[in-house]
Amino acid sequence: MATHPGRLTDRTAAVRVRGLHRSFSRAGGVLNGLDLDIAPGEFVALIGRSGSGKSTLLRALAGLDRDVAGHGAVDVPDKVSVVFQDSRLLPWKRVLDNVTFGLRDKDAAQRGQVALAEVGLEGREKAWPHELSGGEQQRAALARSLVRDPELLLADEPFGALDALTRIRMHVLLRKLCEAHQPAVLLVTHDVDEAIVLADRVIVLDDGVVARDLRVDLDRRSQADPEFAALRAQLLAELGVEDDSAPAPRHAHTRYDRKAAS
Ligand SMILES: Nc1ncnc2c1ncn2[C@@H]1O[C@H](COP(=O)(O)OP(=O)(O)OP(=O)(O)O)[C@@H](O)[C@H]1O
Repeated sequence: MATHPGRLTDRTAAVRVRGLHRSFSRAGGVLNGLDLDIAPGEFVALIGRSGSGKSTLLRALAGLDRDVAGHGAVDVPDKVSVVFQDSRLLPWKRVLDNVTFGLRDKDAAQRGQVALAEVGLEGREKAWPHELSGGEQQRAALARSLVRDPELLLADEPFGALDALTRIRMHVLLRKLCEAHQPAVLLVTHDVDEAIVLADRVIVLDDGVVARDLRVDLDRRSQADPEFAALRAQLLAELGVEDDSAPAPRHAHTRYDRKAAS
């Protein structure tokens, strides 16, 4: 695991961040004493204006930012997987070899096959990454994460480059995978609806701290549901955007339902 100075040792939390600071210039901090807890198995979506520090926080949790050392306490589990907007598959390795890359155990190939089947890529083990669609590549990236059985899954706009229909399919898949594997999840997204559809909690980042922390307590994850619309309006207001979508958006007939994912 990456260096995480001032580590806390509370195992009842999957993520525990205290007083995290990060700046890249003298002009001011990107993260300004941020505190955050994520419980084991909890799905948290992180939204915020462009440049508010979402990726900076995610990189700090992923251990990808070595210079964050000494700027607060960050405690994450040992097994952390990261998914980005692009799949980052190695183009010179077949899909299964990408999924199992770096795994040394004897049954890695078998576990990789199971993971690929779980994400709907059964039979594509021998394909090259360029032979997969964008959505399929993200499925393979998810399989690569899941095969490592992460306690924490960090996802930075993982569906940002996908078309609307593929996105919806990926939402259903991700919920299903999370219910089966129960990792804690931190999902960075620009899409308020995606946050409400997927998360147990939505966190709004502003001025380098958690400005809002809202539990998503909806029976139905349907965009047509008035409670969904009210939460969307509240979150958009937090982001400084007026929600004039009172008439339901065109894709409002799409029903996101946790049960549908299982
Ligand atoms: N390595 C770096 N060097 C210098 N500045 C950086 C670096 N990484 C991030 N920043 C700056 O920190 C700020 C926050 O960036 P970050 O990528 O975390 O924002 P974000 O909320 O993820 O933005 P977006 O929604 O646009 O992806 C930005 O002003 C960015 O320019």
